[in-house]
Amino acid sequence: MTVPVPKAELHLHIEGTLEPEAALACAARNGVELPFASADALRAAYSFTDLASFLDLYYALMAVLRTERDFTELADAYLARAAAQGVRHAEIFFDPQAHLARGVALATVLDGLGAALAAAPARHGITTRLIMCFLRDRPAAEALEVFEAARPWFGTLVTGVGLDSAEVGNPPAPFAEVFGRARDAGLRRVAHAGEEGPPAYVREVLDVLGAERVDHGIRSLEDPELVARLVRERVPLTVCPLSNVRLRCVPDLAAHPLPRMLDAGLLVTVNSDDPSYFGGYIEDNYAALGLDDETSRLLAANSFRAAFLPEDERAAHLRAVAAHRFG
Ligand SMILES: Nc1ncnc2[nH]cnc12
Ligand SMILES: [Zn+2]
Repeated sequence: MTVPVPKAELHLHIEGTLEPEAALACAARNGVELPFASADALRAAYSFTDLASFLDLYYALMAVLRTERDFTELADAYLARAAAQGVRHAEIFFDPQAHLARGVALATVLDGLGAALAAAPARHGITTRLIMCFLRDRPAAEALEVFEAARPWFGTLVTGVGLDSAEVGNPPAPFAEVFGRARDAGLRRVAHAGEEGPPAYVREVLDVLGAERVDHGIRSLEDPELVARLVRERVPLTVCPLSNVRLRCVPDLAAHPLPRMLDAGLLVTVNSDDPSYFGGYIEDNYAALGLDDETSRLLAANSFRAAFLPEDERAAHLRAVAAHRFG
């Protein structure tokens, strides 16, 4: 059996790791009715035409997550799968507004996730960060409210903010205030842009939100000046190939822009986004691209270069990547 290269996962929505079997078990335990009789029936619904069609199911299925235990088990199951695929460090997104809107308290979500993350180094050999994402299709005032409510967890559990959900027609600029407060609070900043939306949104997350990484960013290639800037400024892009195909942002894997992004000199990483919905975890994304070993090594090294890690830990991970033997 080949040993997967050590790597960091930097673009992973914890709610997108909810496997059909786990969703049904959680629903039964919590007395939540789902319109799916079996895991296979649920899996059959995982056929998407675009980001919006995925988000509809993604938000609907969250209804099963109600207790601290649900969030702990969700995160622990992800960490176990990630460890088996070589992940040594994971920067995990969550969507607080999607839970608050269903009447699940922030403390339930954060204490639940926090328990799994605290146990992760000893249990799975994975260090973690937790990044709180704002929903760009909800009012910016709501993002400010949830930001303030989460302050007790800043620095200890929540160490970054992000921006996600339906991109087209929802430009980043209205979230300047909350990203400014995040910077002032010492939090790291990332944002989805250029997944379905135009290159202008990628510029906007850099210039207006002060984003330190761009999630997806694949449409940047349409704008050579933007590409030159991303290369010059070494802005990491967290690319998710299986997601891009499943959401029809690209027609198929053969047409995926990742090789062109690498050729352009971009600091690209490979990630799984919502692995339960898109047909694979991180190593499955590496494998789907049919990469040669040295390209896999480069992408793994990039994942640690782009991670929010202290320099000594980064250097240790990079040494492990350099020493890795592909079987
Ligand atoms: N791929 C994606 N794009 C935007 N928002 C998301 N939320 C979960 N997955 C997402
Ligand atoms: Zn995403």
